Amino acid sequence: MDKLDPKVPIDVEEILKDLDKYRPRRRGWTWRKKLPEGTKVDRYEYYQISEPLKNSIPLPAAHYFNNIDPQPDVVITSEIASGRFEDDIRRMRMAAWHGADHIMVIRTLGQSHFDGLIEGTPEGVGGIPITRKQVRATRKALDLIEDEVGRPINFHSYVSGVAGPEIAVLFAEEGVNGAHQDPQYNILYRGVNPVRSFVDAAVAKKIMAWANMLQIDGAHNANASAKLAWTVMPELLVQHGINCMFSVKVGMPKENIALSTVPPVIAPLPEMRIDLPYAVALRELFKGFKFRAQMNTRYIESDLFDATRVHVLNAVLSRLTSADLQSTITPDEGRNVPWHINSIRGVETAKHTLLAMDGIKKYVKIDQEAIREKVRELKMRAILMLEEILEMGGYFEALEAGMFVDNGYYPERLGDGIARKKDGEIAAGTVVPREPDYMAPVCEHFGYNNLPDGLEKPCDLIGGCTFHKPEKIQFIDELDETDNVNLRLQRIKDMKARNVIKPEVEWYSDGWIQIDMTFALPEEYAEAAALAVCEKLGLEDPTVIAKTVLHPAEGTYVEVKAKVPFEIKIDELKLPKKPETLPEEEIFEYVAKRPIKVVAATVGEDEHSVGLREILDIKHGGIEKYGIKYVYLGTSVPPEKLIDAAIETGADAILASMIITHNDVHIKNMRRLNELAIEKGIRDKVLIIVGGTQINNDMAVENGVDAGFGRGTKGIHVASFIVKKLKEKEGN
Ligand SMILES: Cc1ncc(COP(=O)(O)O)c(/C=N/CCC[C@H](N)C(=O)O)c1O
Repeated sequence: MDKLDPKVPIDVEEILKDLDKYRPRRRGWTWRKKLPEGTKVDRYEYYQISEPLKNSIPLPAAHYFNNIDPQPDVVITSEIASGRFEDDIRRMRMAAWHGADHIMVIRTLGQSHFDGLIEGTPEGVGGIPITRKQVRATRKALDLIEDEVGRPINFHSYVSGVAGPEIAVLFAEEGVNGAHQDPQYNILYRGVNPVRSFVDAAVAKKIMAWANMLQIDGAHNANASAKLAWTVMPELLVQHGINCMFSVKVGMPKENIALSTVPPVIAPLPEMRIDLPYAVALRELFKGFKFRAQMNTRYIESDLFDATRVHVLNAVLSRLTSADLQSTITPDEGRNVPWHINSIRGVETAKHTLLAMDGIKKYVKIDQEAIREKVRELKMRAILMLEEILEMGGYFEALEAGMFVDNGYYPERLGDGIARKKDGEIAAGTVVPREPDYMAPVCEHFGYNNLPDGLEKPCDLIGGCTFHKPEKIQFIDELDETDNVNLRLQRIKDMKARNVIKPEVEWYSDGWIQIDMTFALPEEYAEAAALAVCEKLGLEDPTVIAKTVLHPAEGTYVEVKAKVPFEIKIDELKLPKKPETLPEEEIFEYVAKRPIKVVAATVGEDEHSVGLREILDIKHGGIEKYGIKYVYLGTSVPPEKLIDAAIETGADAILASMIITHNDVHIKNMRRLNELAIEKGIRDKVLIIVGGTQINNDMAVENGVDAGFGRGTKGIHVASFIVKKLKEKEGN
């Protein structure tokens, strides 16, 4: 398979073929190609966009604007963590079509504690076990996906843990484009020995620099680990400083060093007034580095709407300051189950907000005077903290004293920091001092290396290393017959052979659905009632995943996930009939010979007229375009008036728009129109056509009218129907 067909699901088995021969098409990070300020898309000016995609799915409202899908200048990340790379690949394709060009794959739980590489394609928990085969298959799939959308996609994962350097080599060999690398993460959150962590980081960073990989640091973890995230603001600046300077000293270019910046707080605190000075201070201190903005995950709840608001505000903050990457932690991070839909919602939120704020700095400026004091205070606290670390004897000593992730707002100290022993923790004592005459015939090796003179590169001594002779890479296929992608794909093949499907949230046909219910009950009863509804529906494993108290006594909204115990037979599905359309020429000719007149209105107490106007007016391709004349009676027109107008004008058809469906008022209006037409003796002379976002043809015909048109209907659909019916009446 050399290219994807947008109408065909990606074939993972094809991806897995000849994986041992696959070579990455490039090495290193790719930024978006920015377009000049003032670039027009359709008739609209943009100041912060990049080149458009070949294939994509625009934002929901794009259809009002000729379906434009401008791409922000900022890289947008989709973070994926299902544990099955074969399903991750499908989600990567979905995310790419919505505008993600940075795919960040979380690793299986605690892969940092694996002291070596793992092979094959075992299933992971909360992420995939990063193995050569899974990395290679994913990069190969991303080659196809980037060709399909027409923009390079960066593949990203994590270089950390006791096998950090080995992972870095694997990533460099396999064309991984970006990775998190921060020794402080190893030490503080994975309990790896501090000396080992920094030595490993030096080795890994040198390799990443050679591979031109983008590095993201781990400062966000302090934000996520502190009791009150705002108290670690000074420390975050210090942590960024330590990792940035260490990376520069190892040889990493500044443009490849991205600071992982997360806003410290969230409403109900006055979020932006606290987050903005921090964001400004960070960007002033680290000018020349890159910024990866990530929404706050410390306070993320299972409420998807709250998480989305947090995400929007984070992207607003990015636009008010600057960001080179906008991460889209999925709104369901608070549920720790990133589902397809929520990964995509995250990408849409980032794209929507970045576009909505395009060029905002032309009108909105940060009042540097007003913010100056707060920015200065944050910098001072960080500098004082760094000075105290030096006074304590340096980083390792400060670490032992528990200086980091202390919940006191520095210089305040609560003494509850994460302390790590310089000579203790995991892998303590495993750093072997290099002999003075040390020589290793490997390239991109950190530290001194007594190589003989005149070598073009170290690996010439051994006829090439895997960086320069990729054919030397040992590709191991599968090691575990009971836990691999082939077994998982077999289940999918069986279902496809039987042409059956189940709903899914993260894995192919995993059976999970989400249903939302509201009860006029207090929350504990509402939860129990929601589970009882699932039981009665015969659903399996019902679990409440979120709830919102609407009022302690009046009501509670509950979201439940549950599994369906049955499969759907695809062959038995009744597809809604697509409205047939006649060739435009046929409509023009017929109307020219046989003039057609209609009366149109939004009936009942309905004020929505936009949809009906699109069906009528020539400029939206409405029926007027074909020469059909219409009398528009306006909105909230009683059915009686519509029937009378049809009689007065001798109309051939009545077009009644019905958007409001509350209490089935649309059904009542359909029946009323039919009854009135019969009472007035015109039912056989006039077509009654209804339309609206909740209307479908079956429902309309059942309720006595001739046709019903739903969402997405165009003038040609209605014009075709009228001409077809009139021709039938005239017997031809
Ligand atoms: C600096 C660093 N190194 C390694 C790992 C992963 O390490 P293990 O494979 O879990 O042992 C992490 C993880 N960060 C949390 C998720 C990503 C977050 N949502 C983000 O987008 O930044 C890390 O921050």
